[in-house]
Amino acid sequence: MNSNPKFVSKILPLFAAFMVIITLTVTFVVQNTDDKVSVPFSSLVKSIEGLNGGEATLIEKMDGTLVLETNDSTFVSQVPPGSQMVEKLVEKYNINYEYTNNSKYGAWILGGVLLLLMATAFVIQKKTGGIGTGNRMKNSLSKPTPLPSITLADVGGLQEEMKEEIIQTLSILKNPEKSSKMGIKPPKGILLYGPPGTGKTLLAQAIARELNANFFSASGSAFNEMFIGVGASRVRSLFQSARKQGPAVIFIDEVDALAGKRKPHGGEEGEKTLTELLVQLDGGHSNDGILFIAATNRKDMLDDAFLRPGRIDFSFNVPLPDTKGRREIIDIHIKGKNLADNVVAALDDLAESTSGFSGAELHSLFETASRRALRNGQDFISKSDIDYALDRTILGSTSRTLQDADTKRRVAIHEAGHALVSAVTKPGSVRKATIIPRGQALGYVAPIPKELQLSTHSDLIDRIAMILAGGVAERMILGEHSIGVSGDVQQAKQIIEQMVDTGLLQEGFSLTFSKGLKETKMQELFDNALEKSEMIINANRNQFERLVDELLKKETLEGSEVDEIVQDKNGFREDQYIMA
Ligand SMILES: Nc1ncnc2c1ncn2[C@@H]1O[C@H](COP(=O)(O)OP(=O)(O)OP(=O)(O)O)[C@@H](O)[C@H]1O
Ligand SMILES: [Zn+2]
Repeated sequence: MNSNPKFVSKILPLFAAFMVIITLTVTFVVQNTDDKVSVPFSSLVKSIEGLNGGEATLIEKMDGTLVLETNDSTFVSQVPPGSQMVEKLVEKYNINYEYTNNSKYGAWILGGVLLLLMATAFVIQKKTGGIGTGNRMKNSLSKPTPLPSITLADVGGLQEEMKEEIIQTLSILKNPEKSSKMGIKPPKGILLYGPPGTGKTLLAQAIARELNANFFSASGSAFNEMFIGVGASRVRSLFQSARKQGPAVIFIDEVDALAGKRKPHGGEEGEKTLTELLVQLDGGHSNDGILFIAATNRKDMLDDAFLRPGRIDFSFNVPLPDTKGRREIIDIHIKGKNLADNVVAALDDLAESTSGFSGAELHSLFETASRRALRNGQDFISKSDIDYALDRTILGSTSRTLQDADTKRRVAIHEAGHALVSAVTKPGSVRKATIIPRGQALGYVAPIPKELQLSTHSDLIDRIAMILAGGVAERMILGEHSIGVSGDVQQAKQIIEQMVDTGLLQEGFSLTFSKGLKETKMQELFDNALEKSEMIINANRNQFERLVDELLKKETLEGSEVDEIVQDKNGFREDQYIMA
């Protein structure tokens, strides 16, 4: 009967704390019973980007909780401290936005609860190596992400060859029995690489749709964990879930964060995670019905072991769109939008003047224009909305890619030089000329791959003239050439050196004793080639200028188009045409 005061004073606070925790846990669990999925912020961003203009509401709470409600799911995440992303996302993707500070005390209580929970989670995590966040992450990885209803037709600007390859790949994957009878192994892994916002995620979603597959998506950075083994176990659970819910596409964006080159003294954890990925990809698991798609902006950073066939069977470059590509993407994003007549009439011009824009930037261009029209109470997008949106997009473009007109012209002159000399000396030798940047190169002229036995002296001079023609053209038209030609010069020197070495040997000289002679000969060949380059450009000035104009306009020219321009007799100046 007599309660022990000492006992009560000890047990009461404990009991109170216990009750509080129970209550909080109940609230927490209840809040989580519907289809809410906790996701890392980067995945939430992806979901918003993947909405494709679909309805969604983003609710930001005072405590930094973000709730994204789409037609078919609810995602919950946390705003990274100090991030300005929410504002940008709302602006860019035009989604409904609400800010709630809960109730007056609610936020405080919730804040306290969260702190408590986080502290508990932290302790548990410290003790056990990561149950806390591990589980949360595992849950989000073990469920497929809802797919927007898109098809390949919603991805604009794909190069023909690539589209064909993808369609072929899809048909193999759709008919695995038939393919295997014909001895064709279905691909296991595909890599999509290229600059940000070019539609890699979109393409992966479209592929998953075409295959009627569940879409498991994660960002490579979601596997980076301080705690040993957590990243690896996430990889394992991702693949296990996908195998259980096949057919499935596993999409990992920013895969360089997960499958980057292994460093000699790299972190143990990152290495474990990558090893697990390699094991899951081809370590004796049956991945039938599973297609792995990885995306990156930095293919050069990827580990060679990851890129091996059997893991990655195809790599597709997804470059920035050229003029024709931008026109297609514009058509995709104006669907369902009301445009003023003069906007419709100027869509070709818009495609031309948005050089360097990615698909994502074109998308945001029309979203910004729509929003402005809406704010002004119009039910159509006017020319001035587009102009406003253009300014906004160009200003807001974080990236490099929006080239200024001068650079673009310089690149066009450079590539026109290569293309002209190539097509004049060897008609039909150009496969493609483009001023769309790829990797480190600002543009390039791709020769038709041929087992060219570059044996004769004049063949070699032609080849060197073609290599030097970019710089020669720049110097002739612009007065000086850019530092961009050093790669060309390097390449030319290599060929010349080989020529001279074999030549000297044939003439019976010893290479070690004829250093001076070698240098003189090399200089001579170099000068010959330069001269030839210059002569060809001079003699075909009209064709050269047309190549420059067309490159500026279309950005990519097929080999046949180059040949057509170069062989066009209207641009042929007979008086000056001398071919050495
Ligand atoms: N080729 C395209 N055709 C049509 N729309 C595109 C294209 N590329 C991008 N978009 C638009 O931009 C949005 C973002 O593109 P997406 O996320 O697929 O790019 P990404 O290449 O995966 O970019 P990141 O490398 O930044 O992840 C898409 O949802 C779509 O609205
Ligand atoms: Zn060049």
